[in-house]
Amino acid sequence: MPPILLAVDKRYARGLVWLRRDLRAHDHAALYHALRSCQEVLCVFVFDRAILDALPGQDLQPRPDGLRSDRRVEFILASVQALRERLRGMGGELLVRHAVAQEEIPKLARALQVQAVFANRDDEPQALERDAQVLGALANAGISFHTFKDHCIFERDEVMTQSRTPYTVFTPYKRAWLAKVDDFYLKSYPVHHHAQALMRMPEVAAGGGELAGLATAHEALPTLQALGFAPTNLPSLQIPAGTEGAAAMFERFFERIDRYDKTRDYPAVRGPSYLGVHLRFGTVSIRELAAPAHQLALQGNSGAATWVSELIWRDFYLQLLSHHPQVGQGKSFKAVYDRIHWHQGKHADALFAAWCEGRTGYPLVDAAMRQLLTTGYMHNRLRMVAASFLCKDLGLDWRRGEAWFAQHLNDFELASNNGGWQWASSSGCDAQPWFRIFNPVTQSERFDAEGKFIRRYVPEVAALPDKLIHAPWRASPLELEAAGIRLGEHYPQPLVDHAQAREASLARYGVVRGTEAPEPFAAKPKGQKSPRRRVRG
Ligand SMILES: Cc1cc2nc3c(=O)[nH]c(=O)nc-3n(C[C@H](O)[C@H](O)[C@H](O)COP(=O)(O)OP(=O)(O)OC[C@H]3O[C@@H](n4cnc5c(N)ncnc54)[C@H](O)[C@@H]3O)c2cc1C
Repeated sequence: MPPILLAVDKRYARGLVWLRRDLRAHDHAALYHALRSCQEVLCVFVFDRAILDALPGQDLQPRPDGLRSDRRVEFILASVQALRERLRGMGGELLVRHAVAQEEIPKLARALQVQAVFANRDDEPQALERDAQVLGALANAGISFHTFKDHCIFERDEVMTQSRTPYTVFTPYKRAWLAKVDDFYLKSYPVHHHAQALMRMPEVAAGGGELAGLATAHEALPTLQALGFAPTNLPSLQIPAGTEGAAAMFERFFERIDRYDKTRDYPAVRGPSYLGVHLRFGTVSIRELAAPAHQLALQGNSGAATWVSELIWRDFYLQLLSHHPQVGQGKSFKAVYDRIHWHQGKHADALFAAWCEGRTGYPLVDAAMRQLLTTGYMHNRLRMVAASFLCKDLGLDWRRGEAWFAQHLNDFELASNNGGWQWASSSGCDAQPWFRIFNPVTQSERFDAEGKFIRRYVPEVAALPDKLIHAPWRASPLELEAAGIRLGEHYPQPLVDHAQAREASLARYGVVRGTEAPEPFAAKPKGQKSPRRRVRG
């Protein structure tokens, strides 16, 4: 439970709210608590050089102007702009800085003469390290640092097994989550009731020395170019930024939520919410999504129940990362999987490049990878298929794929991305069994039967009939000619033969497990329970 600060106890004259991945002015834990405990509250957002300068950009080739493209930076900038307007409308101010956050926040806190800094918690290992340094620097200056749970329903130790250990299996975690959740955890923080404590830029900022520059620095937002980034195609994608964008998207999704369980696996259908990027940057509050969905689920709406389940997966992976931070630093959850010998060298690099660019010769995989490159989004079903293809068909280290997704996904979230990759590569907790290998053709026939999604992203094969579009190499020369395709010229030959790749993968994983590959495929390996046939997403 977050610490509750008494309304009457305005124990600080002035406080600073440091916004990070929570770009909204409503239902915001840190802002709410700051407003209740300070007579005056200022807000700040830092475009953190420690993060931005390390971003590789999303361009396949370096740009001649030296800038990088990254849809997320553009999304954040637009959301920060909207947030600043919103806070000003409420009588407040949002200072915006471009600096190294762990240096800037203590400096700013001193310059603004605040007694406390408030922020929402971020349990990613690098964020924890940064916050520990900020805490130390603030403490040296006699300034308090308060952090709050905000971006999940349950964090850290809040949902534990009866023996007070963290859950590592989803289903019992979900059961415990659902048993614990109630109105208290789902209700919004009523920021607006206390908004009178928001303040504009104080006089003090006009001073010299450490205060110099602050008076003007709050006037203009940095441009995308000043941050080192070039404009992307974000405005042409249907991902409106800011809290208004999030609210509009949620409203549209809520109209179709009762079909979510039936539509969410089909990439050509508008099934999912596409809200991941808003959850990532906090332009929507998890409570404002979970509360109405949970309410519907309690009334027996199976679409809403399935969607709530997905939000629980998010909490599951967040708590997992907080208990096992090594998974976010390149380690398999099950250590034995770190002994797998993945392909390496030039050929492996060429396979990886083909996967990244959507040139594997498997149309569904290629459509998925091109969707990621052109929009920054990839459908959940396709994330599973593409990830499985990388490690189990191409025999490449899942960490390479994890890094590629981290670079390109608008909704990149360390906990969920790592969880998803470790699930697909079988190295994670409660993962896909090592001997279960997605067949990319069967997946395609099942989830994009008419090839609608494939045709959207792989126009080279669009003229093939539905039954052949999933595996163009099965078409006869005449059928290929009729579709205007020469394999190897207009569209690649498949990089690998799935049946052979599957055998190789079983052997690769079998070595790790000290056991022979199970034969036949579905048979139970010696001493192991029958695999559960669980399709998740
Ligand atoms: C290899 C792989 C990598 C992934 N990387 C990420 C990532 O970086 N960031 C991310 O948010 N999700 C990730 N996911 C989970 C999931 O694919 C996305 O959350 C989902 O596709 C986002 O689309 P949406 O917002 O339309 O989701 P919806 O289907 O509308 O779901 C709503 C929200 O629930 C959460 N959610 C849904 N499925 C999952 C899941 N399996 N695990 C955790 N949370 C989930 C997300 O916050 C999502 O926005 C990954 C999955 C895999 C298999």
